[in-house]
Amino acid sequence: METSMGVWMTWVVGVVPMLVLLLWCWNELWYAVPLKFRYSGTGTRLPPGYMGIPILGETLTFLWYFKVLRRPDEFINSKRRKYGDGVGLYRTHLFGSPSVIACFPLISKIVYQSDDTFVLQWPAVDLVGRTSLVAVHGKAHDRVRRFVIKAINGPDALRRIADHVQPCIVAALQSWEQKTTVKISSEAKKVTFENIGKLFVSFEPGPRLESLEKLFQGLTKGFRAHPFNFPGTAYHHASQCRKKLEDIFRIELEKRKNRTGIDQTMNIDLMDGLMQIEDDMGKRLSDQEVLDNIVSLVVAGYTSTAMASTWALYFLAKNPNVLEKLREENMGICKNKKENFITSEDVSQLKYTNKVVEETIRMANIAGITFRLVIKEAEYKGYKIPKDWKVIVWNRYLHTNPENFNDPMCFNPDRWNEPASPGTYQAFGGGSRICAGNMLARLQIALLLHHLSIGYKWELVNPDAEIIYLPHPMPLDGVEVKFSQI
Ligand code: HEM
Repeated sequence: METSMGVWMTWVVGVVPMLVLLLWCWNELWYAVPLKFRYSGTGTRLPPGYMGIPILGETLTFLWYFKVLRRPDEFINSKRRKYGDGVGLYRTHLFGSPSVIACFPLISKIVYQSDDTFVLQWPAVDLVGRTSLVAVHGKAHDRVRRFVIKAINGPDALRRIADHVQPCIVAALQSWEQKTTVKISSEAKKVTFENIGKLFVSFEPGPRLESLEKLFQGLTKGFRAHPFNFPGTAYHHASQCRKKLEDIFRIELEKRKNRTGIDQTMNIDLMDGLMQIEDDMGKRLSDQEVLDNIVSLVVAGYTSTAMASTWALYFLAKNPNVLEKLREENMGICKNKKENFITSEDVSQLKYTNKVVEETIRMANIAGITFRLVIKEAEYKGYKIPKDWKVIVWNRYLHTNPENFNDPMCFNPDRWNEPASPGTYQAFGGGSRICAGNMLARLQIALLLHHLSIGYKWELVNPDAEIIYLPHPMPLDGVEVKFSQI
């Protein structure tokens, strides 16, 4: 009896705590300790932090702040309290990799601008397409990017796009008015997708576009899933969606290749543009490159723009004084116009509207974190960033840190009277990978704000709806509003 009590006590007092301690320190022992030895005597060290338990790393802490407490910025604040401010770098283990978090402006800027050290690596690259802009590097990236920018983000493209998207926006707002309540997150997705369909492949609203939208929704879910490719998994479903999307776009592409005697300067959409691009040697993109890039541009531009539009309505409902100023400016521009639609040049005159757009994008934090793979060991102010680790640029914290933006949780478009300090505003990333559709996104939101403010009023059905932060920040009810004409 006494012996078995003794064994129990040994387990309870000795073995179990030892095992817990070992688990608690496992990643520190596995990843950090060997590097600490290597760096000792070099005057450099690993960034401060904690790398968590085996496999999960700090995932549970991350979920605690983002999902349970719903105070995401406390994740970084707690690190600052525990390990000090340092230079804005913390070691961790998140999303399956040993990583360094970069959450201060200067280091974030350096990460974005050092392509030779910190490389963009998309998860599930087969879903997005191995030859798409987001997946290629070096010269191949420069080549595709130059065209994509010209096709969707340059002044001529924006002029054309402004004409193309407004009928859809106006029709959508008229349809919202017919409903008792409108769930903006769903409706904004619908109108964004209709515009994408038109701009990218000249597909008109209807059953074909609706099935395309469903396929894209299935595909997007695959990016967040584990890459287990067997029936029943989200990744498998996403791969199936990808195949079907490719088939639809390939049929369209073949149809266009067989087109003869058509003036191809008329109504050029993104697919036409990508088919015609020639590099310095006069070489065109392959069919696969065209298809991959169409898919990846829809992936990059669809939910991001829809979410930003949804947040715009939310913030304006919460800030009637801002809506009033917005309305005044937009009514002003209508006085001198005979037509219903405005041009991209008009939009650039709408100074206050553009500030509302920027403030929406800052506060929405749609791309809250971005990732880079470290391909060369780096050093910053005495801290090492080890090779083969990831760097997580914590854009969200840049935007919500009161050291970067005064009273950061207050929706205040007037803060944009002055530009943000360097490195503090990274909503579109930075360096050579800065968002290729950033002007397109801004234009689409500004045009939506224009037509909303001149014709409609809306109020939140659930003004105190909780905000969820995963997979993206969004009020829990998807921003349900009562919507009517003014
Ligand atoms: C408010 C809306 C948007 C936000 C917040 C946003 C944000 C971002 C961010 C942060 C990146 C950089 C990712 C990284 O560095 O890892 C990025 C890249 C990209 N975005 Fe956007 N984006 C938006 C809309 C769009 C739209 C409308 C398009 C095009 C239709 C687009 C196309 C792209 C592409 C192609 C890239 C990759 C660029 C490259 O690798 O060279 N985005 N976006």
